[in-house]
Amino acid sequence: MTITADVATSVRALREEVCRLHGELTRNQLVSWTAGNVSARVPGHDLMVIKPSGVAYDDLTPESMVVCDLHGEVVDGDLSPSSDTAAAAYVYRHLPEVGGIVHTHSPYATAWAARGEPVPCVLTMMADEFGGEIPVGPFALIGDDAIGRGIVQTLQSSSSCAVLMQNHGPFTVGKDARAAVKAAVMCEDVARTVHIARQIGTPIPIAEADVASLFDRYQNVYGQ
Ligand SMILES: O=C(CO)[C@@H](O)[C@@H](O)COP(=O)(O)O
Repeated sequence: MTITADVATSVRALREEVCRLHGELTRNQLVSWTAGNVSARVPGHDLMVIKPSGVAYDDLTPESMVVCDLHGEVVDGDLSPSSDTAAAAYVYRHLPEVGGIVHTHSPYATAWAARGEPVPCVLTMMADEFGGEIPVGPFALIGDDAIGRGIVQTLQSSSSCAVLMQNHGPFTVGKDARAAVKAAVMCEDVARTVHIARQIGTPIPIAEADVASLFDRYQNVYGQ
């Protein structure tokens, strides 16, 4: 497959957006060294734009982003794509509503993943963004679609846009890459707050009906 003229404009814009969004991972201190990655689906095409593997964040450029098909094959780009390319491709193939995926090793969310414990829904901001607890997905090795299968299997039975892959870290999804980055930022924020609360006492769960009401307001009314 090659990049045709009709998709070239979208790809160029997504290369710039995905590159810029990687800066949000470092600015929000969600990653160390070269860990983490952002990808975006190319709307209307079985393509995605993803970070090149192991490239320092300071060295990322729009041109260094890699375009792959939704089976992880490189379509355009000079560098090897992310270790999570097969995982992302699996998610994009099976969750058509997902337009962006982010993976980080943010410390508090990753600490919950290390314990294999979901972050309980004890904050209104969790109900707003995740519609309940942040679930844990199964342990999976890196490089093939095992992580992707774990993400899809977990999110298909949850309202959450974040999943803590056991012993690994958070993966977040969104309608576009920016929404997935927002989810990653909020995932780390609530993981930290709930951790702190648990050091002092027992956080109080929010009733399911109230979680649903908060989620509906935030997803459909909040903002401009
Ligand atoms: O945790 C993993 C893979 O899931 C790391 O290798 C990942 O954060 C970064 O890998 P890439 O640089 O995207 O290949």
